[in-house]
Amino acid sequence: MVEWVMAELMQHPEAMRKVNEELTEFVGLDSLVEESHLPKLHYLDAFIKETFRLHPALPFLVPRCPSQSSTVGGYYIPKGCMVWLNVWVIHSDPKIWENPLEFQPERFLNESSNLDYSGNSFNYIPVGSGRRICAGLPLAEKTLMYILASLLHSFEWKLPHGTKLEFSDSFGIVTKKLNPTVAVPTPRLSNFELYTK
Ligand code: HEM
Repeated sequence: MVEWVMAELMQHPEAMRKVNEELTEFVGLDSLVEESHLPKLHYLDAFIKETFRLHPALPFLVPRCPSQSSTVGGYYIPKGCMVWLNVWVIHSDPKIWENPLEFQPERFLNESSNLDYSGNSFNYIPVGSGRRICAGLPLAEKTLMYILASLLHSFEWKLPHGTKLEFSDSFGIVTKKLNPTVAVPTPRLSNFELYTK
């Protein structure tokens, strides 16, 4: 996920500028990111959520196998069959999302959207929902924010001269980038000693 978020940020320089601004405001350039800063980084949080919308880590979640036959939404689902949920299709459904294929972190800043990782809204389920929701969610959410905030706060990231980003993914249970993202860091903190802590 870190790689997808970094790639999308470099693809959207205005969003990168907003993330940097937020980090400068709430962390400052003469200290390092700490856990207490994370709840203040609303734009970065929205950007990560939008990345999860368009690049869900497990686009079919973990398959379900019902212990009883039932009918859901008019479809008969026999006991013992394997059910795959296509999260990518839900996350890019034009009946749910306005301009679904456009990358717009702002949709997660809108207070009325109220979308989080809890799985309570079936419109947005990047880490699943219900009893089998990702068991590592609290750890994953904080770690992801912390790693990204630290990388983006300490360095400015640019593509190597003359290269272009591309967003193909490889087939598998987990969506990985087909070609790795290569980025060049430049220090952005005021005091070089911070990099040795
Ligand atoms: C960014 C990081 C992560 C993402 C995107 C992610 C995503 C997911 C997803 C989509 C599922 C399937 C949920 C479902 O089918 O409803 C899942 C299940 C699971 N995840 Fe994660 N996960 C992450 C990190 C972690 C971490 C750090 C741990 C453990 C420390 C963890 C432990 C698990 C376990 C045990 C399950 C199976 C839960 C069950 O079937 O009851 N995950 N995860």
